[in-house]
Amino acid sequence: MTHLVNGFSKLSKEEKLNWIVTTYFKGDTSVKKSITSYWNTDKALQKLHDEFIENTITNFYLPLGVAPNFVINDKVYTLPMVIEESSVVAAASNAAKYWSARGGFKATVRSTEKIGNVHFIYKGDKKRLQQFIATVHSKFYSQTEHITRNMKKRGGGILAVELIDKTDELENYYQLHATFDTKDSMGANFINSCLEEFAAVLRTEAPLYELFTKEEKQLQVVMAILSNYVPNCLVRAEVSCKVEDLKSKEIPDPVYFVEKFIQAVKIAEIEPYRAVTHNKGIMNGVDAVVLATGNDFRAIEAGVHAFAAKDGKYTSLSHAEVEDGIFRFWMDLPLALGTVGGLTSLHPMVKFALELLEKPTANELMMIIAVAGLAQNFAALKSLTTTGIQQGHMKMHLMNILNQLKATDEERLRVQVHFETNTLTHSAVVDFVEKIRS
Ligand SMILES: CC(C)(COP(=O)([O-])OP(=O)([O-])OC[C@H]1O[C@@H](n2cnc3c(N)ncnc32)[C@H](O)[C@@H]1OP(=O)([O-])[O-])[C@@H](O)C(=O)NCCC(=O)NCCSC(=O)C[C@@](C)(O)CC(=O)[O-]
Ligand SMILES: NC(=O)C1=CN([C@@H]2O[C@H](COP(=O)(O)OP(=O)(O)OC[C@H]3O[C@@H](n4cnc5c(N)ncnc54)[C@H](O)[C@@H]3O)[C@@H](O)[C@H]2O)C=CC1
Repeated sequence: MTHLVNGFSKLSKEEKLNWIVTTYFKGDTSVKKSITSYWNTDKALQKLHDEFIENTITNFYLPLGVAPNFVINDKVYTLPMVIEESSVVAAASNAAKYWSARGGFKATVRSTEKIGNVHFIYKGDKKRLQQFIATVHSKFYSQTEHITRNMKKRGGGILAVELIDKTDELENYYQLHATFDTKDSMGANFINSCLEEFAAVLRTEAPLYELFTKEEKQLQVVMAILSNYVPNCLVRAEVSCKVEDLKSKEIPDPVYFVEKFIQAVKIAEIEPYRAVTHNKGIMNGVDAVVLATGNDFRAIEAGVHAFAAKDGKYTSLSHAEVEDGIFRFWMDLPLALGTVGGLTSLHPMVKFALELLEKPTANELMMIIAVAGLAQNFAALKSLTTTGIQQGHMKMHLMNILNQLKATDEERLRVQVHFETNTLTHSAVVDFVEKIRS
């Protein structure tokens, strides 16, 4: 209980840090030194980062890597990737290079509809509720005019607002189900602002609606919020080539490779334990580019996994087939992304990432990110069904192990030579380093 604190948010950054160090680290000055060593020397830049969130005490670095050779719809991209896990960038680069020699990736945006709901409770006659909504329907548009004016000029705005009866599942529960086109923004704030106006229309108009009984006039808005489930904001990424063209140094027998690869995908289609890991591999690529471009990875993760379970059972996001000697590997992903708004014009590294991608529209970014996911999945499945995942992954992870062991340059060299011909595991590296040190 001694760690409870009142008014913490009002303290200065320095005071907050002092409180943390005194309360949790017995005043250890090295902790403060370590925390402040991550402050940027450019004060204005540091202030910008401090103000992204609340109660900021320092910065938390993640590496930004790049994966070149992504041919997407015949255009070559170098993808920015922010991730903490070794081998992800290498795997993306590997798959990109491999497919660049086989026609590259194709991607298409299938739909761009975003969704939001006003959730409300109404105790009364359903027909009268329908009549009420029909009567006030135009106000959903007129009262949001000040919010939607500019979005409409860009070709977006509110697409539809409809009443949904959910009383089968929850007593007296209804929704306004609204759909939006938010163009190049993710649209969360735009949608929420519109929804709160819709809620205000319900609150103001219901008590005035003459056909409602006294109880019906007490229609109660519970909440108004966008949905991160966007099954109609969908992008497809795919690769295909003749089976024999898959031949490479790791794939000496393409027919055998394809058979195993498709089996691996089919297992993920029917077995949720495998599907979750399979999709995690896809999200390695998706999240890394989502983070680098300043998008909301929680929203993406929640929406993608809901989509993977949309038919009542969690399943693989990707699919593979051979037809008439052509291997095809593809995936549909729901991605609500922005290339404007949020952090996109504020965070210097996000600006860099978007410029590296040559300032994509939100639709282009949907295609790029879906391809990053498919490439990652291809690389992982290629390893899993050929060498096994540990060979490549541990090769990349070796640096982390050597850093943990504070290995010298000479030790690093000896380790690298040794593990060119020996199986690489964490304990094998520790044993080998201990051996050369003793
Ligand atoms: C790791 C590799 C790429 C090695 O693959 P390799 O064949 O040993 O690579 P290479 O040394 O022959 O190089 C070929 C190309 O790979 C890339 N590459 C190669 N090394 C690097 C590097 N250091 N830095 C950057 N790029 C690299 C790069 O594109 C390079 O071309 P180059 O640049 O020389 O023209 C391969 O084994 C691989 O793709 N493995 C899969 C790794 C993976 O999927 N990691 C994700 C983490 S594991 C996980 O979380 C997901 C999982 C597996 O559980 C999902 C699932 O179960 O489905
Ligand atoms: N459940 C969720 O996912 C929630 C997410 N958020 C956060 O909201 C933020 C994203 O909201 P946004 O409304 O996208 O950002 P935002 O609030 O920065 O607004 C973007 C604005 O940019 C303007 N704009 C300029 N050019 C445009 C173009 N070409 N296309 C579209 N709009 C253009 C529009 O006025 C638009 O409303 C993210 O930071 C997200 O984390 C906030 C609430 C809930």
